[in-house]
Amino acid sequence: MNDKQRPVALSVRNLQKTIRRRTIVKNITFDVFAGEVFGFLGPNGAGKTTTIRMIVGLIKPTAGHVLIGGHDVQKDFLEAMRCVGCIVENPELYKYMTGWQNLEHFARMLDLPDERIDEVVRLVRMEGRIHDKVKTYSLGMRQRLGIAQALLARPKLLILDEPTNGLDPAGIRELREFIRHLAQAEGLAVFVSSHMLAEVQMMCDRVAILSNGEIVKVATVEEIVHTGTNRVEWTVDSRDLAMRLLAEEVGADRVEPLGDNKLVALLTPEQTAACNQLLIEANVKLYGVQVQGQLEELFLQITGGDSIA
Ligand SMILES: Nc1ncnc2c1ncn2[C@@H]1O[C@H](COP(=O)(O)OP(=O)(O)OP(=O)(O)O)[C@@H](O)[C@H]1O
Repeated sequence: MNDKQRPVALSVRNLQKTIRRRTIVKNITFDVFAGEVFGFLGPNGAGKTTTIRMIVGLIKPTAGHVLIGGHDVQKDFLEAMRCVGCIVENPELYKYMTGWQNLEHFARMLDLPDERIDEVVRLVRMEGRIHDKVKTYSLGMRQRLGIAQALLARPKLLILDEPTNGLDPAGIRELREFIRHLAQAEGLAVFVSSHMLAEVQMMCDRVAILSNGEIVKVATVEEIVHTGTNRVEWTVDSRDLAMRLLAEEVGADRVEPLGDNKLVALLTPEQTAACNQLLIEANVKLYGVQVQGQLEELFLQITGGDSIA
């Protein structure tokens, strides 16, 4: 299905926020479609939380519009909020109650039956622990219970602000798989903010990169990872020999030395394969090869890294 046929769960149009004469979010525009995980990537202070706060109506935009499920957050607040589940920072939970009792509390407020609680418990795969007290849960389980709570009212859009903060690697992996599953199985649009590129690459279908309140790129992760040139870095035993071989293959202007035993080049995937083969055939010992996609390259530039070395 192309983008024009997919329902738009969230539409952000020319959104702007100025606080005390400083423009924190500058004229940003993007759409998030049903069934996709959309990453909102930017270094600390880029304006991610401020944008999320405008999306869910916690603060008023200076200019622009947000539509959730087709409803304008400013003009049609209640209808818009009916379509969204959101977790900003840590989920609010009652620690001395069980997971189930927490969900029951919110289900009663929303006038939802127990069957819906069962459904969300299954969705977040917490059947085994749902009758234990929340204080016995790991941070990852608390996150999932928070998501279960956000899912109770069947939102079209789930917003998660830095959901993996504080989780250990196993918890991050679990959350990532589970978020992907939610988007695919439930057709939910998931909007995830993060300052970690690797996380966004693994979890998301598309990504918007925010820098100083501006969107510098919106693209599919696939597009960014698999097309164009990559930055390739080799660690070898004989740098000068490797330099000479690669310069002959792709041109001297594409290859640079990096320290005593490293070299770096900007190459297409095909060129990378050819260069690897060349080095192996010449018996150059390859201690390591690192390939960084354009997204990484761009993100490094935004966060202060150099473009090539
Ligand atoms: N109420 C406010 N008054 C003044 N400045 C603010 C206010 N809220 C945010 N800012 C500033 O706006 C910028 C963006 O903040 P924001 O919290 O949106 O960034 P972020 O991308 O979410 O970063 P982080 O990941 O660190 O939370 C920061 O420089 C912050 O200091």
